[in-house]
Amino acid sequence: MEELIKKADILMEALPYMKKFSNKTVVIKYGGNAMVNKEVMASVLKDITLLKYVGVNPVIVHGGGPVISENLDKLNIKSDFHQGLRITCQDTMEVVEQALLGKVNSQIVSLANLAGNKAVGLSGKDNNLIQAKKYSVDEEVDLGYVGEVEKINPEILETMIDNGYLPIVAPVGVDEAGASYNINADLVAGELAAALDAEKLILLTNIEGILEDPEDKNSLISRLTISEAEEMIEDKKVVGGMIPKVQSCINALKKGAKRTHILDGRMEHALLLEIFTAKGIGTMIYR
Ligand SMILES: Nc1ncnc2c1ncn2[C@@H]1O[C@H](COP(=O)(O)OP(=O)(O)O)[C@@H](O)[C@H]1O
Ligand SMILES: CC(=O)N[C@@H](CCC(=O)OP(=O)(O)O)C(=O)O
Repeated sequence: MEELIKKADILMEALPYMKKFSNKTVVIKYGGNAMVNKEVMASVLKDITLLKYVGVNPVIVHGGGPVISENLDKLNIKSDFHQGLRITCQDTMEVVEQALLGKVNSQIVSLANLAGNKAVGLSGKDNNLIQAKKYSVDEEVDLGYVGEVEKINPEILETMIDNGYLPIVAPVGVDEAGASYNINADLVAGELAAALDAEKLILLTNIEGILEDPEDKNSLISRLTISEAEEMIEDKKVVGGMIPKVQSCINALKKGAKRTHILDGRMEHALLLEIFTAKGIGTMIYR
């Protein structure tokens, strides 16, 4: 009996958070490096299903960098990165769309539906959800079809949320002429969180959060203000794939999202522990 009461107590601990997040939008970015295998992915999608059933409105944005790289390798197409962004020629862009939409998006949609959702997969092209333009670093670096978000047209997502669907978004944008752009999924998630006035932006990756020293697993930083996070990029303490994540969090916060988190998506129930416990896990960047 005592065991059972303990279980009920655990459920009760979640009540304040269920109240707080009921009917609020939470944008969850699921990174390719956190999609370790089908079992881990299924478990993440079950957690997201629980969120949906207690009244939260999750919106998933997925990455898929490793699948893109694998498919490019098979076709002997070389790809290089500049500050965490994949330099994307026309051939690469075709592979990016096939990998993200044909494989990763459909796999997530299937797992989400198996877990009991009304999941619908879409890219930034659907109803011009993600209007993109060419990403310009400076005059010397040309990243090809790497895009940045010019404008989010959130109506399609709002309609889906209002009707109980779970949107699963692939980070491909479209410009006025109909050309496709490869946009880093972290940056898309930040822009969507801003456009949807999200209560939280959660980035699921393959590391516990932001580390003071990336070599030292015990150096997790639990909380960072915007300016502290900016300093970490300037000081080159945050490098590579972590740069777009931190930039995405800062951007979302500046444009109105309430809180942003970077968590290890490979850890069992990471999402539930973050949302439904007082201490949370990972790194929170806040205003
Ligand atoms: N200060 C830091 N703290 C933690 N990770 C960092 C830091 N700086 C760079 N990284 C790197 O960023 C990686 C996460 O980015 P990435 O591999 O692109 O993930 P994803 O596929 O989830 O988008 C980590 O695995 C780590 O190697
Ligand atoms: C421009 C750019 O770099 N786009 C990314 C899009 C996928 C992505 O962001 O995937 P992860 O979140 O798994 O890294 C890429 O081509 O890999």
